[in-house]
Amino acid sequence: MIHIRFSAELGSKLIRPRLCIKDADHEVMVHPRSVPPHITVMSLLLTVSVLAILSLWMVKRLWRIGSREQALPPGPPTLPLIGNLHVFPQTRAHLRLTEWARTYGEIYSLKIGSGTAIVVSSAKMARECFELHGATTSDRPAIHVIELVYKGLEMPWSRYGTHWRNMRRAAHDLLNKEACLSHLPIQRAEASQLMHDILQQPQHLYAHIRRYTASVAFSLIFGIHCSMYDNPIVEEFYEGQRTWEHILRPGGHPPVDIFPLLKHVPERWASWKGLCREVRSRQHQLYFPLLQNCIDRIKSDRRNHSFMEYVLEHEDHYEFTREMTVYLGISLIEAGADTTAIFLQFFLVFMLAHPDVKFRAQKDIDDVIGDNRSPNLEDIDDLPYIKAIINEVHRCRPVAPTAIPHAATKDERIGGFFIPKGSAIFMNIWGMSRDPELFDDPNRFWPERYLKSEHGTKPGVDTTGLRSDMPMSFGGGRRICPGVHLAYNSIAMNVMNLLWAFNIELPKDPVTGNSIPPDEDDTTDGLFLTPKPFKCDITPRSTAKVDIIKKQFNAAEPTFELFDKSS
Ligand code: HEM
Repeated sequence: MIHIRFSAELGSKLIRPRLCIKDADHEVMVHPRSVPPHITVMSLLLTVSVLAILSLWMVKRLWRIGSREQALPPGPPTLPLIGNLHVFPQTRAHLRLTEWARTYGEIYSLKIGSGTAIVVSSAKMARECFELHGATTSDRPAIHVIELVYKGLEMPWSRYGTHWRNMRRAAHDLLNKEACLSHLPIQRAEASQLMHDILQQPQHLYAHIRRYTASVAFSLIFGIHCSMYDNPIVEEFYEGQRTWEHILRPGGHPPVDIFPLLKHVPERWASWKGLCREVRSRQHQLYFPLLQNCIDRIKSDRRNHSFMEYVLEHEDHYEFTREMTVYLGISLIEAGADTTAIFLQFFLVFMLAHPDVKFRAQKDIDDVIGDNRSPNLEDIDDLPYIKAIINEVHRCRPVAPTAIPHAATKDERIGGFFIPKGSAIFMNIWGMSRDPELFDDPNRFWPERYLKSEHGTKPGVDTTGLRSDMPMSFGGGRRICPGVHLAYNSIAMNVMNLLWAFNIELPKDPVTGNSIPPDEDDTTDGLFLTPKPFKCDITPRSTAKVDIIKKQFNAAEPTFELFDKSS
């Protein structure tokens, strides 16, 4: 190959151009004097022009990074290079994303460096985006810290592909509507323990709820009953979750996905790397021994029919390695335990803040159930107001206000706009639940909105859901929460129990004697919106009910005995 190079020699008065002609073996310098003057000037001009054009092209290209491509949905003004990064909310992102939805519409875009994020904020657009175009909008964005912790194995964050499909198939086998009927004995036994725990130690209400949801999940999945709220498994699980949420929250780690060079910063200057390693090793220390218990039970023919035992015996069917099996367990526990607890805690906060709603619900429950028995799951169908309360708590405090981000696997057209391959797509559940087109006075906690006979709802709104049979707080499309039936049964059972069994009252200030109202907005920040521990004066409604709770708890003992005990 022959290379031609122009260079310049600084003389005392002139810049003299030089021309070098070079092949693999030789370089020949054409002396300036041997080149006619008009050629040397032309060459210089050519060089300068080429360099100028190149520089302009580069600057223009760089300048365009961060700017919104023409056919994208609209969005806030961008800055060169960073796009909307400078205005992307670091805390309570769902609030700002919802404000922008009121300005830019039900589908809008944000530029994060050269990447694109799409925000969908109406149920109608969510149906189009996640259901109609589900084949191309069901991926998850590649997020470096998640990759460090899960290595692509955890189901809620796994990319759309064979691994996810196999995980989803297995989760469906555990969590479909019919399968959930066989989980009811465990849920009932645990719910009776929850009432009993509250009777014994009402001051630990918040922790008892966490124990309940963790124990249902650990019993079903790993066959282990968590009998105390402060047992090591429950404590380790929630502690691990908090550390993980701390890393995941905006600002919890540097923007390594936008500036990939940051991935190479040594760990001594990047504490987030150490934290990711810590989360991963804590997960292994917690879950691998639990899986080993399942293996031991199978070997010694002491199965307690936990889901992990079943999966261990069907690993070939699901195409799982041992590591994938344990990560299915981790996925279901992490996605299932905390979320249900958060819902029940929010339910109590709303009952404290809205005594009129609570009294009306308790009157209904007294009419349907009375004092001689505790509620059954089937009673929920005779209690429309309590169903309405459940829908309203889901609407007002969706546990994951922006769901888990989806991602596009192909260029798409959605809502008339261009959605490029690789875009992250946020389902703004918070914004959808406050859509003024669908909900009158959207910020008001008002369960009556779901009782059509009393207040009527706006046309077409007979439920809050993207699908007609579930609230939108469970997400949508192919990644819709597979735990919805299990969660629904836990929620219905415990909401009825708590209203039936207990007076749920505001605590009193010991000095002034005044009631202390809860702050409905006092929550943690991040992927999940969790109420911070709150005070509640919770006492049994009658001695007849106390007797029933005690009897029921004793009757649950044989169910607990099926499981290994962790206390
Ligand atoms: C109140 C309770 C719950 C709420 C509000 C909730 C909400 C959600 C949401 C919003 C998503 C993301 C959906 C999407 O990407 O579109 C999700 C995913 C998921 N949930 Fe739930 N969830 C709850 C309970 C449960 C339970 C009890 C389990 C299982 C034991 C569970 C297992 C999962 C799993 C495995 C995923 C990932 C699905 C996938 O990526 O394909 N969830 N959940």
